Amino acid sequence: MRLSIKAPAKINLSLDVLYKRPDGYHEVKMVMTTIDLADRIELVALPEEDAIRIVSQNRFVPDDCRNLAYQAAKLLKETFSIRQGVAISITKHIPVAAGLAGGSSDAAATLRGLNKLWQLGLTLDELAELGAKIGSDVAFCVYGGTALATGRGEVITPIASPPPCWVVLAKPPIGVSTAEVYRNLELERVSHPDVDAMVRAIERQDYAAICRLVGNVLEEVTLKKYPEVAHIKEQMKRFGADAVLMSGSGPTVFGLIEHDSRMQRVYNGLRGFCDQVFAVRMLGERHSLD
Ligand SMILES: C[C@@](CO)(OP(=O)(O)O)[C@H](O)COP(=O)(O)OP(=O)(O)OC[C@H]1O[C@@H](n2ccc(N)nc2=O)[C@H](O)[C@@H]1O
Ligand SMILES: Nc1ncnc2c1ncn2[C@@H]1O[C@H](COP(=O)(O)OP(=O)(O)O)[C@@H](O)[C@H]1O
Repeated sequence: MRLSIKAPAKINLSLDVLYKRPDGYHEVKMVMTTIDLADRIELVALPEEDAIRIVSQNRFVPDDCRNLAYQAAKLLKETFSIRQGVAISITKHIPVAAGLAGGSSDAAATLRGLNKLWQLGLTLDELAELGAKIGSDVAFCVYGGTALATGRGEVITPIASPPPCWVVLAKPPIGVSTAEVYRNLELERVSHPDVDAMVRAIERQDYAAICRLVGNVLEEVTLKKYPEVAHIKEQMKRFGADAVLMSGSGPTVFGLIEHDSRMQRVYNGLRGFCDQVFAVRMLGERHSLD
């Protein structure tokens, strides 16, 4: 049996860090939404072989136990004593180590897919709880859609989808370590975005307010280390994006744009100096991801 599952990227429209917790993680409060930039995960049952095989053509993606999709399969196998194997083929479209949760989304898609392939009958809530053991962003990726994420990112409250608009993404040719960005965050110095106001703006479909309220406390850390991220932000603003922000720990920058012609101008302008540029829609609500 064979299954193909879509694994979409996320962006953080608002990202606040409240404090460092005794367990070493940071307490966060953020608004996340899935976008139509996705990896494709193909699962093939290996009934005769008790192994997890990862196939990926991307040289930045590990093909062993370091792969988050591998860890998802292993977790399900061990938790439910599954005695058969699976081949997981990952076609990457989401840039790696980019602040877009590509690896987390691959893990979440693997959880959703294996739930079907192995007929486990788990709910999304149960899959999300398992996913949180793999990484903080995996729970959100299990559901997709738009949500307020709290705790270390694994406590998910669904909210309305933002009004439709374009999302133009540009990733400079650097990879960022999430752990390092959190480590270098100086909480007493940052200005905090108003996450509750962002949730309210989304609930009342107020595009202008959403654009005004975007904010990310991690931006300062990454911008300081990589001036090219600040440069992309400036250019995106200059070409006419309605709002511009770094996603997650970066380095990807996204712009929100309402009108098609403006989107084209921003996209073409960025392509002039940046290799990885995408223009996509938000996916909005929780939906059938497969
Ligand atoms: C910053 C965010 C925003 O959505 O996304 P990315 O930039 O990774 O996409 C997330 O908080 C990233 O979540 P995720 O990438 O799943 O992180 P994890 O694997 O759980 O943790 C990696 C490391 O980041 C730090 N970490 C992560 C989450 C958190 N709430 N506090 C932390 O301090 C810890 O040092 C941890 O060891
Ligand atoms: N399936 C996967 N896809 C991408 N990266 C993965 C995957 N599994 C493990 N990784 C590792 O996780 C790290 C972070 O990747 P990714 O999830 O793309 O970034 P981010 O956390 O910034 O959103 C990468 O450096 C990579 O080595």
